Amino acid sequence: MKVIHTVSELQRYMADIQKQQKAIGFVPTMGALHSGHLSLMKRARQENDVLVLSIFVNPLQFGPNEDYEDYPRTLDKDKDIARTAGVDIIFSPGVRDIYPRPMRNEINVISGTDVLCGKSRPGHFNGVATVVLKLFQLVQPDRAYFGQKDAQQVAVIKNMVDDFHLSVDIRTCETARENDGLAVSSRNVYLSERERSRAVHLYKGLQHTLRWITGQAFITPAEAEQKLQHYLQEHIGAQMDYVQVLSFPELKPLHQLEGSVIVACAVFFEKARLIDNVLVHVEKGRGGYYDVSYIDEI
Ligand SMILES: Nc1ncnc2c1ncn2[C@@H]1O[C@H](COP(=O)(O)OP(=O)(O)OP(=O)(O)O)[C@@H](O)[C@H]1O
Ligand SMILES: CC(C)(CO)[C@@H](O)C(=O)[O-]
Ligand code: BAL
Repeated sequence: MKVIHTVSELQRYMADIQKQQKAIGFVPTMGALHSGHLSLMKRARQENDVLVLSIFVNPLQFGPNEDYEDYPRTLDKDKDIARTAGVDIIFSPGVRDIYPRPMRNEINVISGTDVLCGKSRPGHFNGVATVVLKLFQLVQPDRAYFGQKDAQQVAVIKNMVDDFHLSVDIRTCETARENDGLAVSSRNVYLSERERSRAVHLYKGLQHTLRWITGQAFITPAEAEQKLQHYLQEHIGAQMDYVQVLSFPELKPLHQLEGSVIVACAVFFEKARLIDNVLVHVEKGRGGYYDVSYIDEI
């Protein structure tokens, strides 16, 4: 496994690989690797000849009052995990390598940022899209792998790939969860014991929502949101960021439950903001009830 820290070295190294016409799989991350990242790497390993992993905590996607400075950085441990996953190249640049000067151009994400994390983290997806475009240019992957946990990010990246005719295939992997259902996240380390035991209700709440959708005739998206909000407030008791039921991947409000639907929530704990979602296909059943099936790949 090769560990590369500079843009120029990566460019030299990738030029050689590109000449060999090998299929390149790419997993972009911010490090502090866990089983969620591992599932992305495993799939990318199976589907490509060469596996590139990037580890870069991108300042451009953090707001002024967010956790950029405190974001966990565990490069030595990450290298061990990457090695076991069969990574060929780790690209772990410094901020000055990626941004040697203030950017003169940035991607401005126009669609789908007025909801969910786009609404609560203004500018976040401009930062994500800008760094992902840079990384795609450097790595020139055939396939790039993202997690469903960050479903809005997947929608934003797919739109960018479409809009700019980028020749990379975006593949999404289902959310890896702890045994009790909590979505694995680098930020989980910042939960206190009490918060950790309550955090499980994010996923439990999402599952209850699916039951409410199948069990309550004529339930509206707004009613489903209200019930989930109430459940989370009662069981977690932390400050809520959002609870939303939207169409996916358009991320538009729904008047009635039908088609591909995302049920998503975000909660502020003391030191970490956690997100989770479920993606389902909803169909009208009999007597005003709905049938729901999980969507495997988005
Ligand atoms: N539990 C998970 N299951 C599947 N993919 C995941 C999971 N957690 C993160 N990923 C994916 O890994 C990639 C890198 O994510 P990132 O490094 O930000 O990790 P993270 O755990 O999501 O961090 P944080 O939750 O603190 O933002 C993204 O595509 C993300 O969606
Ligand atoms: C895609 C990404 C690596 C861009 O910084 C980040 O947003 C993440 O880890 O999901
Ligand atoms: N996984 C999303 C990256 C972020 O929270 O900034």
